[in-house]
Amino acid sequence: MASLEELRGELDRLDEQIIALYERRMEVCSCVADYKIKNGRKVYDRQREQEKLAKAASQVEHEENKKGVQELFTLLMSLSRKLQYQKLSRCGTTGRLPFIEVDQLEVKKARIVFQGVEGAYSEAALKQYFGDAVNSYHVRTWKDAMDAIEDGAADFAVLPIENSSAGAVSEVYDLLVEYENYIVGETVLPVNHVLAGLPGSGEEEITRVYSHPQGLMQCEKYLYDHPAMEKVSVPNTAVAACKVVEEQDKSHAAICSAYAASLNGLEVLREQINDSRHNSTRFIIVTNQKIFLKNADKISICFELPHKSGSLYQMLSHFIFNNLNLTKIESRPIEDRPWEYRFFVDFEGNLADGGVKSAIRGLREETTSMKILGNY
Ligand SMILES: C=C(O[C@@H]1C=C(C(=O)O)C=C[C@H]1O)C(=O)O
Repeated sequence: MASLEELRGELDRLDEQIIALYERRMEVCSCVADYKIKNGRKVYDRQREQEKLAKAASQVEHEENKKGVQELFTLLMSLSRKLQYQKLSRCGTTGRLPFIEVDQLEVKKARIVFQGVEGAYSEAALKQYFGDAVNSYHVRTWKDAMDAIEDGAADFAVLPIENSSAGAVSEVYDLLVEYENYIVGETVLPVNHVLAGLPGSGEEEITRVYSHPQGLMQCEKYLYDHPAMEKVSVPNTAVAACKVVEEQDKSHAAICSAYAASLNGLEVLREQINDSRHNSTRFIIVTNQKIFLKNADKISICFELPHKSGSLYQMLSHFIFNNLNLTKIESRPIEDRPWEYRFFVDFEGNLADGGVKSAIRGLREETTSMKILGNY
């Protein structure tokens, strides 16, 4: 029997050949890329790859190596495509990327819309991002805010996208897909909820609390400890405060900000009732222009995938190959296609970066659909 050293020596010689062949294969792929650039052809040829995999499997002598060879060729072809995307994006063949780089956002005369009423957290986020002196107004729903942007009634909208304890605001994710509006900024707002009631009422007499579903979720522990309080959802935390005032019932209270409570003349019955002391919400700034700031360093995209094994892994490999750091991944069901999902990915980078361009090029070709939601 050969010694371990001899066997390893044999492996080293084989690997040298594999490396030399790999390099030759990639050189040929690079020539294929030149051909495709010249002739306006797509990089990804699904049919050719399927034929190759079938052929490779048929050429395998030992049955037990079939799966391994197919995996190896899947990887080889995926690396070949990535090399070609890099080449294509270096040549400026970036595909559809009509985002325009700007030095700063035109906010001086801008009209900014938020959902809810005065005192809403969205208004606080708006002021945190744009300052106090801007021209703002409010609408009833997030969809109304998206409509206002799309129609040009407003220049920017401020929408909540994610809470540190309750997670994604799924409706806003879906609206980003539905509308041709784009994210140009974000701001994180610390969120401290209070229990607010009519002057003279007390925490122990409250039997109904109004809030936004997110507010109710973020105070779940407190509400669990107070089972007498019936939870009632309303469109906004500040709307909840208005409702308590309207109803003039001392057994009703709102979960809202201390600011919304004072704006409506309500009394704070209990401070900071959110489960997490670090409760905060990330808001996005949306506009209808395809623009991105020169120094933007985060990109949000969404895509749909072929419904087959390994496709998410294949898509994520574009980020690894181009050294792009993923900061968030979220999935949402696709309407009318039960158990199929759309993925939302945030990653670090700027649309002008080479690695970003080639990853986007690859994703665009290999996903069933892809949309850039913004660079900010
Ligand atoms: C090299 C090509 O580009 C891609 C990569 C392939 C490969 O590495 O074999 C095959 C098909 C294409 O998806 C080609 O079109 O031949």
